[in-house]
Amino acid sequence: MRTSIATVCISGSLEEKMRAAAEVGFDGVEIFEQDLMTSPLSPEQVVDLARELGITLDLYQPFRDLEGVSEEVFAENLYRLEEKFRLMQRLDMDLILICSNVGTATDWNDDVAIDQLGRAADLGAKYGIRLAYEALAWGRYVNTYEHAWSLVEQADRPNLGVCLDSFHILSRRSDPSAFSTIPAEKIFFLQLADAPEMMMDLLSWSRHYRNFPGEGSFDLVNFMVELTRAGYTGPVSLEIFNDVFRQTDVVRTTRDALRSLVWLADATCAALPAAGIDPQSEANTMALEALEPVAAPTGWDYAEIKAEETEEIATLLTQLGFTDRGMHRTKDVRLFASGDARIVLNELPLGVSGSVIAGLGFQLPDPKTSADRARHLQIPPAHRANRADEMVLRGVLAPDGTEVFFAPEQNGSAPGWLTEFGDPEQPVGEHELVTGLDHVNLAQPWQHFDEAILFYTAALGLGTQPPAEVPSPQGLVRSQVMRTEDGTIRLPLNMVPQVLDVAPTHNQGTERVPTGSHDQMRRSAYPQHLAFATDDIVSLARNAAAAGLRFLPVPDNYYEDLQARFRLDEKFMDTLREHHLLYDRDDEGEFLHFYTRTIGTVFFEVVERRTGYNGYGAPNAPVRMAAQYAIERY
Ligand SMILES: O=C(O)c1ccc(O)c(O)c1
Ligand SMILES: [Mg+2]
Repeated sequence: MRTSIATVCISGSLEEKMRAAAEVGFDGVEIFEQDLMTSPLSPEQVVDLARELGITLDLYQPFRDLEGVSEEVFAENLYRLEEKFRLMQRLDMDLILICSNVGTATDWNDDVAIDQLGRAADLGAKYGIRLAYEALAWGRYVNTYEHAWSLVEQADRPNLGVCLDSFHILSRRSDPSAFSTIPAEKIFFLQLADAPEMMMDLLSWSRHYRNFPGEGSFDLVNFMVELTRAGYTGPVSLEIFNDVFRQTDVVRTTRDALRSLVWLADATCAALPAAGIDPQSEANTMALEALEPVAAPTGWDYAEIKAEETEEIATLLTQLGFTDRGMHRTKDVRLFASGDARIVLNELPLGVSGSVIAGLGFQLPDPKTSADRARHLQIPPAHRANRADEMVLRGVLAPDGTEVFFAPEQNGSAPGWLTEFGDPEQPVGEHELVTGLDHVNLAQPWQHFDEAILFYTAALGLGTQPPAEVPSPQGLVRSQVMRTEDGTIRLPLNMVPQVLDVAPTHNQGTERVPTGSHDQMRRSAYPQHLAFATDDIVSLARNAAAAGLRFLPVPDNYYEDLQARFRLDEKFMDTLREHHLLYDRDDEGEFLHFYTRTIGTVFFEVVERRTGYNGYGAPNAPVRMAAQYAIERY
């Protein structure tokens, strides 16, 4: 696969963008006109830089409002175009993107546009330049790829073809299956973008909300399958207009960009056989490469909490019925367990206060392959110190700095590393009503939210649920659940504007030094939580209360509303009130849950799913956030 990225996608100067593209491993770039116009580099210096970096200059863009105009206007357009051809010669480039007319064409006639596109191509031919015509989704007359192709076909010039841009095609719900009606050699260029589902005008959607493949909701795998069927052989290029990506670190975002293409190529390879295409054959015309196949996680291995004061967390876990399984035999960490929930408590280094969900272990059928795959996706590794006789886990840093470890699956039995803690023969505690981890909720820095979606999709094979918005006293929180199909792993991500930037950093030494990112995460004071599963929440709450647990209080107004919505009987309502339980119901079943107070930035939830309830009590999330806010303030 030959990869390319439009300079408009990322932040910085033209030179910084080109250097980032090369550093990360892109083969080429699209030069966005504005980036060149604002650059101090001469066109010749840009060519020299590209040579030095070993990248190609694949497409010059965009040229606007060329076709379908009066002869008078067209003469002006040709003058403007010829100037660009001269510039492209200096840039040693041979492909220009022509966007369909959005403004200056007023009295449309296909024949006029065909004639003018043909004459523009003839002028290009004198300079050895090819023209790729792209239908903008909001083009005044030409806004579908079928229409663009029809004009190009009728103009019938060897140096005139089309550019297919997934945003324009999929935002209008056009059907990519007609790509194969276009001769392969006439598809001059491909631009890829994903985007979240949105109800807004096409232009605003396109200019601000595009994101990298795997981060939105377009079916880009099918798009790529259809392009392969059509025989496209050119570069796979990203053209993402995104307000966030244009202000984040250029190398980091460019790495995320390439990761999205590596993921998409792999996902497409997996889908090609069903379309009758052998990925190993010449029919894989873009030479898309498959990654190591990995299966989704089959369970939680552990969650690690780092805290300044582990004692407070330890008390909370004990009140929830966890058993203290003792210290690790060589490391200064302590294990608490109940059922399949295993919580490792670790101290934050001196001078750092608060607490944080620092690490998550995922059980996988083939952890080594998952780790190899993560490396190919350029996901930064997490390092931890190990003694020779200890279980070695490989891990990576999630975009928010959380350490994600790949652990072997256990099929329900206890992981081997448990024997590294305390007394392995220690009996199960009598109050262990928590059966396992139900879900983990991580607060995500707003500027890395999309990156996190792709990370959990590409590295762990999790899928996305439709996003939700939760009103909190401190702002609207965007929430997106990532999960395995069977619901074994559920990972709601909450985008919180208050969280500071937390770039993953590589730990250089052998000691597992907490990264600065955790410190920053803590300072953001945005809570995250572990939710524990139980089959008997009422008994668990009763035990916890007897052990002195301080529950998150629930306002009376909530219970009155609950009664109005669900007509629950008085006795049941009393039980809910008595134990500070929240309640929800869907077509599948019922959901009862409660929350603990927050320590540092970590709190716990206990949930009971009755008969297949599948959600997370979303209607109750605002109640929880308001209660936490009230406690924090007073
Ligand atoms: O938003 C635009 O104007 C624009 C320009 C060039 C493109 O290739 C494109 O897809 C959109
Ligand atoms: Mg485009």
